[in-house]
Amino acid sequence: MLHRLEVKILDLRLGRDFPLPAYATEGSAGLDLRAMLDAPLDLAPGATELLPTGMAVHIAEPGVAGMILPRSGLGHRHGIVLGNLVGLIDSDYQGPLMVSCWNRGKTPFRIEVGERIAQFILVPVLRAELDLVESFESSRRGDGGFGHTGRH
Ligand SMILES: O=c1ccn([C@H]2C[C@H](O)[C@@H](COP(=O)(O)OP(=O)(O)OP(=O)(O)O)O2)c(=O)[nH]1
Ligand SMILES: [Mg+2]
Repeated sequence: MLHRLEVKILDLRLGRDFPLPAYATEGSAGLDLRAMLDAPLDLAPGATELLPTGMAVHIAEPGVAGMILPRSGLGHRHGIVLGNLVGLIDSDYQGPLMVSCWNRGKTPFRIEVGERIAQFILVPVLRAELDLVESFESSRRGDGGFGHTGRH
């Protein structure tokens, strides 16, 4: 399903020297985000840097959120994931879209200018209206959690 998304280009190289975020295939869920750096960045093992994507988005619809997720190849092969594990983009956020990039690996990793570093997805959101109650109608699970049902 397509959803209109307002995008503001903040870095003029985006769309000129580097392709705009686009879906790689017709079935892709994520738009790849580029690291719009001034120069290549060597990310030391354990280091985290906040990288600009060169753009801002305004989702506008409270029933929709954006999420920034790692790219699986970078995460699995190179240990390049997100400093916040997952980025949540509020529908009313209008600032620059940033990627917190964490090298959780054991070797330095060079991020090239314009490299596709993470991906952005849109997800539906249900916002809660808190309904304060004294007790819950009991369920089969009750308050059992954190491994309560066993491992196998
Ligand atoms: O990876 C991310 C995560 C967040 N954001 C932006 C969009 C989001 O709407 C805003 C706030 O994020 P969040 O609510 O996760 O952070 P917070 O620490 O709670 O900040 P705030 O007090 O501004 O809500 O920062 C990004 O650009 N990239
Ligand atoms: Mg917040």
